[in-house]
This record gives sequence, structure tokens and C-alpha cells, in this order.
Amino acid sequence: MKIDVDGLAVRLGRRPVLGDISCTLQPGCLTALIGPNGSGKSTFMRALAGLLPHEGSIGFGATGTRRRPDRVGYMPQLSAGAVGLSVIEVVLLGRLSRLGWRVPPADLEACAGWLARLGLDALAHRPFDALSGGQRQKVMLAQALASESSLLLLDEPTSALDLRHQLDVLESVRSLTHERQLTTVAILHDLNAVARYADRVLVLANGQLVASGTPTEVLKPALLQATFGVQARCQADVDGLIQVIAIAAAPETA
Ligand SMILES: Nc1ncnc2c1ncn2[C@@H]1O[C@H](COP(=O)(O)OP(=O)(O)OP(=O)(O)O)[C@@H](O)[C@H]1O
Repeated sequence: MKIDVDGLAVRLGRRPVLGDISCTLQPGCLTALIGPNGSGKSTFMRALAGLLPHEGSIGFGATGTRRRPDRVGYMPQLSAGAVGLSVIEVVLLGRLSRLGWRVPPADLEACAGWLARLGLDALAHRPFDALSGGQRQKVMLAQALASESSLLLLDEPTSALDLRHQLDVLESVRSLTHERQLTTVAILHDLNAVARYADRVLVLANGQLVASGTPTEVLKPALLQATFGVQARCQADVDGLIQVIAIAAAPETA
């Protein structure tokens, strides 16, 4: 589902956190949302998920007139504990809006399928609170996927994962996005992962959208210096993918 964001502004308490953001998110496209700490990425994602009041409009569908999908696959940055719940029960919560008093076998099977797709089937009946940080993060991704929403919002989905699992997860998210024409937004800090997996990139700084485009268009030394305060080299590898090599924190300007 296409999403048109027009003049989005968010205040948290009295603080203006996002100002006048306009962009379009396309179905079948994995969009990476990048920017320094505190630049407003999670706030933008929560506004997209319908969790925050805002000014400006967020339009859904080809004409921007459809409602936000009832189910949104949203994976927050920090997952709360889930006292007493097993892994499969945590994943089932992703389908809560369609469940009644009884859980139909088809829903259980679907959740077991998402766990299997992420290589977590052996954990299905373990207590969620007894998992490692990386295992919990993958279970929370399974929960977001189990919503089977056309809108997938992932706030730092790989921050607790080892390198192998980061690659597995981003590969899965990208192929699901393309196969199922999902509108996917993922907040990522690893710019090389952005270069490899994202179709588009949005860059936030101080609550403003400062750049957007393909990874090749966006990941450039001048932008990384201005936005992240980092001196970096950006070079194409043999596959044409951009590699970002951070050299040093740029000297502070007066
Ligand atoms: N409840 C709140 N009330 C007031 N200000 C808030 C609140 N939550 C977040 N902020 C502020 O809003 C700004 C943006 O926060 P946000 O979490 O969106 O940033 P972020 O880009 O996701 O950061 P990070 O990369 O560190 O996760 C920060 O300055 C933060 O301190």
C-alpha cells in the first residue's frame, strides 16, 4: 500500500520533535530510515504506525484516501518482557486483532510458520523471558510478520543480532517485501546494511527530512559529514554496492 506523508509534524510534550516531513513510501520497497541518535526516527515510525497525534497528513493507498490498515506490523525498538508467555504466545499477539476467545489452529500454524521462517521453531514453547536478547529480537520480528499486514515498520530490527543473523533477517525482510509487495520501513544504524538491503533511504536530522533517494544517491561523504559528523569514504564494490568506510569523527565546527 502506498503511503503519502505530507507536512508531518509531531510534538512530544512541548517539544517539537518532527517538523514538516513530506515523502512517499511505495509498496514492494524496503525503505531504510537513518539519522543520528535523537533525530526523530522512532517518533516518525510511531506516527506512521498511528501511535502518535500529529499535524499534517498520512494518506494510505493509491489516492491517499484509504484508512491505515487495521493491522500494522510494528516492531518497537525495545521489547517489554512478557511475563508467563511462551514464544508462540508472544508471536500470536501479532494477530490479536483477528483472534477471539479461541485461537483457531490456522493462526497457530501461521505463527509456527513465521517462527520456522526465522529459524526459531525450536524455541516455540520456551518462556519468552528466558531467551537471549538476540533471540527475543527475532521473536518480536516474527510477531510483526505474523500480523500479515501490508505495512511493516521495524525499529532497529537487527541491533541485538550477530553478523550472520543480521544478514539472515535483512535478507528475509527484503525478500518478503518484494514478494508480498509490503510497504516496509526499517530503522537501521549500519550504513553498509542500508547500502546492501534498502531500496530507498530517508535521512532524518534534527527532526527534518534532509535527504531521500536510493542508497547510491544518498550515501555520500558530504551527507555523512553534515548529518552524522563523520568523515567517511563511500566506494562502489565489484557488485556496484556502496561500501561506507568510516574514517574518523569529523572535527566539531564552531
Ligand atoms: N516522550 C517524550 N517526550 C519528550 N521528548 C521525547 C519523548 N520521546 C522522545 N523524545 C525526544 O524526541 C527526540 C527524537 O527521539 P526519537 O526516539 O524519535 O529519536 P531516534 O532518532 O529514534 O533516536 P535513536 O537513534 O537514539 O533511537 C529526542 O530528542 C528525544 O529525546
